[in-house]
Formats: sequence, C-alpha cells, structure tokens
Amino acid sequence: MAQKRPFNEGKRHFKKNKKQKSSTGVSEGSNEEVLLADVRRLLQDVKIANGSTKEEQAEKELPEQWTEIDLDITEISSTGDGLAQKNGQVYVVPFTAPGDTVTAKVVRHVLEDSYTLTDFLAVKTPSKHRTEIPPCPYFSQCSGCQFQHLPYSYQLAHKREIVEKAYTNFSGLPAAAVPVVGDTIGSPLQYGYRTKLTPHFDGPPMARKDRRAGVKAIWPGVPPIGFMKKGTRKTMDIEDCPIGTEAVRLGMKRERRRVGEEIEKFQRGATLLLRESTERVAKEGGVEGVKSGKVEGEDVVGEDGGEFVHKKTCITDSKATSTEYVDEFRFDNPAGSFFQNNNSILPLVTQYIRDNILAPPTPDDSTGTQSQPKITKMIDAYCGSGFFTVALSQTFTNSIGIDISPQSITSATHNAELNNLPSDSTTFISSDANALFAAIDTANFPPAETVVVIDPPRKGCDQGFIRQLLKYGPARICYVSCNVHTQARDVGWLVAGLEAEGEGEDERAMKGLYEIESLRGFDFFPQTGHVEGVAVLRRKGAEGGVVEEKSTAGEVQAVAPPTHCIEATDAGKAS
Ligand SMILES: C[S@@+](CC[C@H](N)C(=O)[O-])C[C@H]1O[C@@H](n2cnc3c(N)ncnc32)[C@H](O)[C@@H]1O
Repeated sequence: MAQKRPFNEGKRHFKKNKKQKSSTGVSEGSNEEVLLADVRRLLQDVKIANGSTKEEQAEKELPEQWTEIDLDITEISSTGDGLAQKNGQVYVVPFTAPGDTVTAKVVRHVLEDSYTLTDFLAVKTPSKHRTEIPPCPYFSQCSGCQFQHLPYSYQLAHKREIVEKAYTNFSGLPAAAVPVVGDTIGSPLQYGYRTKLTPHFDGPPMARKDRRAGVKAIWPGVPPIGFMKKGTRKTMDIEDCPIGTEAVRLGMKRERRRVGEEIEKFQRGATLLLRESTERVAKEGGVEGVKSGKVEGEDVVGEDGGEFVHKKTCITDSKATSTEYVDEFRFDNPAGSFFQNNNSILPLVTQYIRDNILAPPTPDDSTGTQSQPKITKMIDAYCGSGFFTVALSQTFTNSIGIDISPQSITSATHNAELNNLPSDSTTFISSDANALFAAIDTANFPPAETVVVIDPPRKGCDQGFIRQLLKYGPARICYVSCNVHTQARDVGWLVAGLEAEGEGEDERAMKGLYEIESLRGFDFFPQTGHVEGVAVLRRKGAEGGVVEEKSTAGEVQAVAPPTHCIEATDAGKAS
C-alpha cells in the first residue's frame, strides 16, 4: 500500500506544473486553469464540511510517486476526469464516475495547488452511474474519449454542469446575471459521428544532427499509429476508432495499411488526415442507390439521405476538396482545413440559432406597438468557410463574414456561390476580426437590425474585439464556442462592460449593454469531456448604455463590393 511522506518536505519531487495562471489574471480557459477552479471549490467544500484550517491541511502526508492508492470518486471535473479528496489533497483520476471506489497510481503531485494527477488502475466498487460497456477496446488508455462507461443522459447532464460552472468560475458575473442553463442538446449520433480524425505516428529515434544532415531514417518496424495514451506523450497503436464515421473508419484501416507498407519512405513521424466527403446522388432516374463496398477500388459507404443517396468516401489529401451537406446547403472545403466535425448535430444548431436570435421584439408598453426593429442583417465573425453565413442565409437580407485565413475566405466565397447567395447581399472579409467594425457600413448594417454571430477559436475573443463590439452595439449577439470557459469570460465582458480606455473612448459605450437571454451546451463530441456552448445575448436598450445607429468604431465605410470577397488589405476600405 501507499507509503507516506510529509507534505512539501523541501525538495520538489515532482515536476512543477509550468502553465499556471494567466499573467493578466483573466481566464485563458486552459485545462490546468479549469481543473484548478474545480479543485479549489472541492477543497473549500471539504474545509467547510470538516472545519479544517490551512495549518491542519499543511500537516497532510502524501503518498510517494508511483505508489498505488484507493480513492472514493465524488465528482467529475470540467476537464472530464474524476475527482477524489483525501486528507486535504484532491486526486485526479481519469475514466471514473462519481460513486466509484478505485485504485489509482500516483503520477505527479502539484504541491502548490493541492492536487495530484494519477493513472486509473482498477475499479474496486463500481458507481451506480457506470452502466455502459465501453465499445472501444482502447477505453481507459486512449486520451480521446473518457465517458464511454457513462449513460448518454448522464453525459449530457454533466455537460450542462460544465457550462454552469464555467459561468460561475470565469464570467465574473453575479449569479442573477446568468440565466438557468438549458439542457444540453444531444448529438443524434453518439458513435460514428466524427467526420474527421487525425491519427499520427512518431519518427524513429535519431540524432538531431543526423536528421539535419539528411541521414536516412532507419525504422525498427512499423511504429504505433493512433492517438496519445492518456496522461503521456506516447502514441498508442489504434486499429479502429468507433467515434469516426464508417467512411472515416474504413479510411483509417486503409491508411494504416499503406503506412505499414511504405514506412521506409517516411523520414520522420507524420499526422494522417482522414476526412469524410459526401457525394449526393439523386434517387430518381433509375439510380437505385449506392451500396456500401468497393467502387473502382475505393471504399464507399452508401447512406440514405432522404431524396438522395449519400456516397461517402474518406479523403486523405489535405488539399483535395471535401464536400458536406447540412440541410439543403452544400459546403466544399480543402479537406485539411477547419470544418465542424460532427455533421449530425449541425442542423440542430442552426435551427436553434434561427429560433433564438429572432425572438419577437419587445412591445412598447405605452403604445402597444413593437418598439424594436426586426433583425434582418447578420455579421458572422470568425466565419471560417462560411458555415453560419450560408446555413442562416435565408433568415437575413444581408450578411457579412470575416476570417483571418484567406484560404477560408476563398472557401466561404465559393460556398456562397455554390448555394446561390447573391454577391451584393453576402460578402466576406479576409482579415483579423478586429478590422471588422471599421469595414461595417452602419447604413447597411444598422446595429438595431443586426445580429453578430461569434465563433472564435478556443482562446476566445480578445478585449479589443469585445470593445469594438460594445461600441457597435448590435441588437443581438449569438456566441458559439468550443471552449465555454473563454466564452464565459468574453460574455462577462459584454454583460458587465469594460473600463473605458484612453481619451475619446465613450464611457457609456463601454458599459455592459447586454443581458444573457439563453445559455446551453450542444454535445458536438459525445463520449468526450468537451461541450460546445451557445449563448444568446440581447441589447438592453437605452438604460444599458448608448443606443446609437452610427458605429463609433472608426471611419464608417460602405461594404457593397461587386464580388463576395474583400481582400485583407482592403478590409478597412471596402467601397
Ligand atoms: C472555430 S472556427 C469557426 C469557423 C466557422 N464559424 C465554422 O463554423 O466553420 C474559428 C475560426 O476563427 C478564425 N480565426 C482565428 N483567429 C482569428 C482572428 N483573430 N480574426 C478572425 N478570424 C480568426 C479561424 O481561421 C477559424 O476559421
């Protein structure tokens, strides 16, 4: 059993956790930061429950590294790992459930933050929540999916709690400013949903100078091809991944075989791309449909797509074009570039946004008439290849999208054309999101008639963007995010406001103009600890700050170019 050693005995036995708090004191939404918030709250609860003092906790003894320890799991953290508390220390144990008693191996104590990372070894007494038999043989080793032992309803309830905690821990808002978080919307497919997987393999051991000198790599055999082993930097050999779509799983088998046969051609490790692509074939005209199987040497999966048959294949060339359909809309992209990875849930997300961003205007009490104009314009910030612009196009008379990647803007422009969106009402800007507001013509996009959809990368928006958004003051904001922690931080800024900065910045405009109307998670990634957050914000009106029809974000310029796309260099000068 575990040997004991005194806490913090002088020498640091375990590697210090380098990535700690953000230098700005503001959440960066990192795993460490999110875990730490859960650890602190759990320790606080324990302290309140047993009245222990800081000094008493400092007396605690910790087991030696690599020893085994039995633990009672009480909750799952927002990072997806189980948490147990023993003698004032929190133990983080992956692949567990609240109510489990498990044996774990001590990997690393994070002394300054009172938690310990462990490896899961075995269940001694199972939790009543542990009802599912994980279909994946790599469960409890692969870092990909932690929740296969939990029923889906439990996963959804847990993800609701993640959203709730994110707003408690990172928004800085009082509880009264955050609405009750709605139930998480589940994914229609809970396995077989991922349209993209990127397994990888490591290169052979080789001196750096030999590699630089171009010495040919010697492979001792075919290396493991797969995903990271949980808690390590080692790649596990993974033959199959049941969260991938059928076409992607077939592609995985084919690519593994190819790499095995051609390993000598590789000079170093590589990441493999597996991206599903769909061809729609009409059912009429004598075409019966496409059966799954080999067609001209290629693996094809035939699926019923309503009026159509969907021929699904797996693309491995990152520059080749992959096609996806969401409702009646078609999206073409370079296979290696960003597109949402769970096609099955996308129609639910776009329908939800449609239903929620156009909620009826509030009636004017004195006259009984509608006091706010109808929203008819959309700005799609961080638009990628135009998914939201295109999928929501029928709801708006004018849309404009912005993305920092010129390649994404080329795809967005192409996707608008593919879906017959007129170029005078749908435009895209290739630039940093911060350039957006200088390019907006408030005559074409009056704030009171405009919704801004925001879907940034995991790190969220920066304050510069939020500042400009507050100055512009659209009637509604719909914030979609793959990191609910940075989303909570940014929504906190929009609701509570920011300090006015420098001379000339309108203090009123920096006041919180917004209230959160609705908030919930969408389960884009079943079986994993991730949740996509969708927050809908409403401008409060005159009492919340300025309500101006003119942007103060910079020079106002017309945005009505003859084509869909405005080049980055022209972002502020569109005319
Ligand atoms: C999560 S993706 C969303 C894409 C798109 N909304 C979709 O659903 O396909 C985030 C996008 O933000 C873009 N991006 C990252 N930093 C940016 C910035 N500073 N300004 C504008 N776009 C940015 C990326 O190129 C990427 O396309």
